[in-house]
Amino acid sequence: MPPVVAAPPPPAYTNPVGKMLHDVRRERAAEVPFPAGDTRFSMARTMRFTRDPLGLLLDAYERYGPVFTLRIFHSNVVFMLGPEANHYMLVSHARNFTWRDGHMGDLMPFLGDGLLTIDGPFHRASRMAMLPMFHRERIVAMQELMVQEVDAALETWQDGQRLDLYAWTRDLALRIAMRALFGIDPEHHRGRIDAAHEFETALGYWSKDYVLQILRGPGSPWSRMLQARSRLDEIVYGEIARRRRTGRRGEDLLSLLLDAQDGDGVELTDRNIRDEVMTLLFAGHDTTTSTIAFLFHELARHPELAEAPGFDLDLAVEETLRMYPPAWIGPRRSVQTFELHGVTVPGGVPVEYSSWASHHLPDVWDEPAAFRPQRFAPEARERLPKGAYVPFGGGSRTCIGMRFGQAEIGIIARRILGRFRLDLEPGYVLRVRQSPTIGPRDGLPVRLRAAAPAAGTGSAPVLAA
Ligand code: HEM
Repeated sequence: MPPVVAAPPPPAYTNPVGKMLHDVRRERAAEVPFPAGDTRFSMARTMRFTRDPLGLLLDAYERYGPVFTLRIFHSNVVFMLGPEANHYMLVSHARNFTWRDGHMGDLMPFLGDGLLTIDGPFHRASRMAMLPMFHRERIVAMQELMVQEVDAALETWQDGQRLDLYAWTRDLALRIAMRALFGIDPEHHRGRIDAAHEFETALGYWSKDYVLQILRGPGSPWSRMLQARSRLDEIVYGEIARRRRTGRRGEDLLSLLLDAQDGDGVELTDRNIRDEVMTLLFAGHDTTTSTIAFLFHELARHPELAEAPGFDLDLAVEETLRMYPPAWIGPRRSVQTFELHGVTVPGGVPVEYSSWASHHLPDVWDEPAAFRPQRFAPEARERLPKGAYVPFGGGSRTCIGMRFGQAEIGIIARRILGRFRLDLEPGYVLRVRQSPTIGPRDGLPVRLRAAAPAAGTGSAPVLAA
């Protein structure tokens, strides 16, 4: 039985005003100066960080190099870009950075104390308890269910039809996550609670401007987030109670968590389990949904690619994750003062890496704005510097759902390309929203075109048994 540390960490600040004051106090306490950058308060810069973070980070990289400071709203944030910085934060010096204390902790009001917002022994024990669910053979076994769900969702598709691919995939990915990971059938709740819609509402809070996020009271984004959270809690706590009552278990993560005990027989509380379930449902559907939308956006802009006999969907997915890595920023707080690239960074301050910006550095990537799947052909891939490509993070906290996500994306894309091509609605211009993950701000309106299967899309399973 995997060890479980029963006591989660103490709560951190979630009230925005308290948190701001706390941030300011910590910033003043920094023992060494912040790295060079734009450190004066600027609402224009803060707004740009919400609307065009990629442009903002790339401009700063050009002016200051790979380690620099930007004041975002009230707080100085150190950004570290490029292969060495990614390797430093994710692998070689990962212990010098905490997640809960950085901006990842902002998600706590919704996610609670799940894998994304915890550190140290509690994180290690929780991750260990969940890892068996993500072993290769479990993912292989889940592929059948994924194919069933995708085929059922594709049944209504017809030549000439218009649809929002983003909304369609979001529904599908949430169904797959709920069934495959938790054995919850969303149909059971449909009519009363639309889980995909509730997630969209709850997560919408983090894509609002900073000033709107501070508002409280009826009708505010905060109160809408809380309402959506309580409807989702109804589903998750309901299922936990049902499983405890009936003793029913299955091959799913919920069963694994319900039965987990430490050496003294201590079990996880309902609250612990709810937080992990919510974290995985969030991380497990939002990221794959955006990847599918961005992939088909690029394929629609480059229609010749999917028609070429040597078309390789896996390379196209890798290139999509380079250009649009959904979890685009890795927010942390430094523990001790450190030095990288000859620049000193104080301990106790927000430090972030960004895969999105690192994947667009002109000195690392040839024509970074061009969609070129061949960059990931084996011989070209070998030439990439260590730490250059990090869509799933790295080190001991690499995305736990990586194989699950890759299998799901592969199956959805193959099933679609086996029968259709998707054309963008005329006049559609992609605008990217950035929080909490990147995705198409206005969805992805497409028109379906019946077509012969694209190369390499014949067989559904992505991982061989
Ligand atoms: C295209 C699909 C996905 C991408 C690009 C992606 C990306 C990432 C990245 C970059 C991180 C690390 C964040 C950081 O370093 O700050 C991460 C962590 C995580 N991801 Fe994913 N993810 C994907 C799919 C999934 C799926 C399907 C699940 C669950 C079923 C999942 C669950 C998680 C969890 C729980 C963590 C935190 C792991 C830990 O700290 O131990 N992800 N993901």
